[in-house]
Amino acid sequence: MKEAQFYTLNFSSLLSKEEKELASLLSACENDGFFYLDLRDWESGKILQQLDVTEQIMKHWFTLPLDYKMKTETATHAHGYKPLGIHPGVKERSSDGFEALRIGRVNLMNQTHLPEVLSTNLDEFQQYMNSAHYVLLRLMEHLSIAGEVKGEKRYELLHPPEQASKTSLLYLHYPPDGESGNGEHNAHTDAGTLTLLFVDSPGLQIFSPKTNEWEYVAVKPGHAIVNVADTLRFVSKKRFRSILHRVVPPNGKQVAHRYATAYFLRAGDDTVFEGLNGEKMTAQEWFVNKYDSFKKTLPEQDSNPVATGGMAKDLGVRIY
Ligand SMILES: O=C(O)CCC(=O)C(=O)O
Ligand SMILES: [Fe+2]
Repeated sequence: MKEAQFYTLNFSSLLSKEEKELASLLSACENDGFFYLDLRDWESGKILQQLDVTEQIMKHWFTLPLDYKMKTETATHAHGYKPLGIHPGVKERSSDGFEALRIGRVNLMNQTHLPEVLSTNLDEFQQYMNSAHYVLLRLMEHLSIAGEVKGEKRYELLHPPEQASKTSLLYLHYPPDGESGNGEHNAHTDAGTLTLLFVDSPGLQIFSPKTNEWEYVAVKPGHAIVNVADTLRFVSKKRFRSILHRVVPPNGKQVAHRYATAYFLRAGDDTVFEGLNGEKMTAQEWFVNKYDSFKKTLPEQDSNPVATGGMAKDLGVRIY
């Protein structure tokens, strides 16, 4: 299977508004909906160190007994524990191959409904969340500049700090085959505006609009994978592309533990935009519809465009 080819943007160059970098950011969001972000020389890679600290804590947390993890309070679809195998996977009769801890931004910042692992490591998780949030907000700001979007329409204003949102940090663990894992994550688009994703090993695939094939995303140390999500696509009147992606282990077998960490920037709950067919909806409504759709069977997800943000239909691809 082919390896996907993308822009690699440098966050420090973007911060100094280098024209070439801004132009690449715009092209990446318009044509691919996906790019690598090199973070190694921004503040000497501090965000990468913060990420590493929280990932080490989470790797241990995932080893705790299932009945302990199941006691984690679920406040919303953006905050709580998701056990392995409760949703469909990639093939018709398989189920998903990951467990995950979701951490809502409002919950971590206001310290509400926090599991012990967060309340005892509050500074570590808040520091990482703040860095991830800063990176994505600056990208939104630069996208407004590069796309000449001005005034109240500027993309960064979709996330007013005083308004609640479903912005969320997610730690994922894909156990190996022998531990009832299968490494799978269904084909989907993300619900919010932008996602900052770090993966430690291969498995992530995107559906390429250029080759019309699933392609593996290579793992690049020190680089995040950034992808455009549905809300930004809708708000931009489909100028930007939200990318269809899934996880399938290379050679069909999940040989080792796989970990991924995603930060989903999502618009304020009351943000109104025109959805798939031009109908008015709020960011919160789209988010709830989206998570409800992940529970459905794959044929249902395939025929109902919510799970894939309408992209599967646009691309003419069947998702199972
Ligand atoms: O595990 C991965 O590489 C991707 C996870 C993902 O796409 C998601 O959680 O939305
Ligand atoms: Fe995703």
